[in-house]
Amino acid sequence: MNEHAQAKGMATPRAQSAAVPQYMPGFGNDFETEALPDALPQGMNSPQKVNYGLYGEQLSGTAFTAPSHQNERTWCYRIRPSVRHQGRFERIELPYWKSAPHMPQDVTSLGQYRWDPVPQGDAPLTWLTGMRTMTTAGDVNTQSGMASHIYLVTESMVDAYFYSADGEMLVVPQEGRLRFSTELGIIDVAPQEIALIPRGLVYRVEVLEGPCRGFVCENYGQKFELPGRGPIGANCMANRRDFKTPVAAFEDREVPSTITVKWCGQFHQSDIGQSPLDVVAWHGNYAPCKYDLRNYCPVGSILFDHPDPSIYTVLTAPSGVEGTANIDFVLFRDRWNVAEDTFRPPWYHKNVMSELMGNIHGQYDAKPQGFVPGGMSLHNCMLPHGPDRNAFEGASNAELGPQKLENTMSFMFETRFPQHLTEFAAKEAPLQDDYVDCWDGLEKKFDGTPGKK
Ligand SMILES: O=C(O)Cc1cc(O)ccc1O
Ligand SMILES: [Fe+2]
Repeated sequence: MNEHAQAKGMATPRAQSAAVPQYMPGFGNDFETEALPDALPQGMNSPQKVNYGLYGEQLSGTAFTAPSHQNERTWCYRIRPSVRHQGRFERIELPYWKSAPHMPQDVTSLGQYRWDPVPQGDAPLTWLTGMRTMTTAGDVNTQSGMASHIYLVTESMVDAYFYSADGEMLVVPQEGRLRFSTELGIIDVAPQEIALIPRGLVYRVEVLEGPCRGFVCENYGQKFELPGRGPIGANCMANRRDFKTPVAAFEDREVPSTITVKWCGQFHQSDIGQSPLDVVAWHGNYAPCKYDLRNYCPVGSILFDHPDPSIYTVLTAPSGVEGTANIDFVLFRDRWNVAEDTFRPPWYHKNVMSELMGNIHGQYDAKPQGFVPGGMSLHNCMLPHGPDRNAFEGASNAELGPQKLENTMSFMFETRFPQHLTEFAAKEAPLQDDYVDCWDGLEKKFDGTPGKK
């Protein structure tokens, strides 16, 4: 066994004790990193022979001809080429991991839904067996849309590896700590952080501190990118430097192992004789990263009114229609509320986009009760929603001084496509049957006479 990690420029290779992964700052940079000195070819991608007897291989995350500001690819220098990290595939079933289009006949998705946290059961579950799809949207075959999942993970993947051809995975931990050992390096994540694992990248997921629960947005479409800030300018919201990409780390380990591939919603597995995480050096801009959501700098209303929640967009995955995302990842974190003479919580509304929310920690202002950490809600395309009765009464009558919203972190996966519940979401997960009752009691106040009531 031989595991190494080294940032370029370090004097000596350091053993990857894996205690503290190292990262490089930036989002979508052209990174370069090598775990052994001079492993990375300079000035060219495909020398006749690569140092250390490594194989050169390109991982393309966009079409070869994508415009240069979107073009993403990474050159890997590895012990074996990827074609040696798979053999004959056999179909396997992971029945709880669904892909769009998936519309079970006896499940309706027209409604407002909210779930308590999916409990950790007694069964040992890995990243693969513990993935529970809640909703699907769009179509994996046309590389548009998404799926939302809850993961419940108690066990590390041992000599087992995975990659998805279907999409990028945005991982939002809510409980426990996970390690993603990937072809391009190692990422550790904890609650209030996120990880982005690109389509096609091979990895293994280990439990650092369990049990683990969290949310995943599987993005079938174009990759997540930072939103344009428009008149906000060059700073605030999510800043590029706060994203962290791991330095190269490789394993030279020959043990019977498996590799599982998700491809057009199906799962196939193959036996292999070694770890596929054997990239000794790489350069490029198609790479995994992590981000600490506490670095997100919210910009908001400083005089009156409640702006659209798009001001809190951390990442956006374009759909091809300008301004209409395949997915927006939106963060509601602690912040100051200062708007004058304003109903401060989210307004009542219907939205062409469908809104899947999850609570990472604390209390959400529009739903002081019932939307708890680990819980989720879905307000589908054109389904009305807004503050519950208590939130409405409280906010309509509150003394409006500057107020700090504290102890709060929720997020939204907002997609242009309607989201369809899985059977798991409709029948097994702890769906709150009485959710719609939260708006009961929002009585008519109108009596035909002017004046604020
Ligand atoms: O529905 C929600 O709670 C999410 C949301 C928040 C907000 O501030 C404005 C609109 C919106 O959909
Ligand atoms: Fe909403």
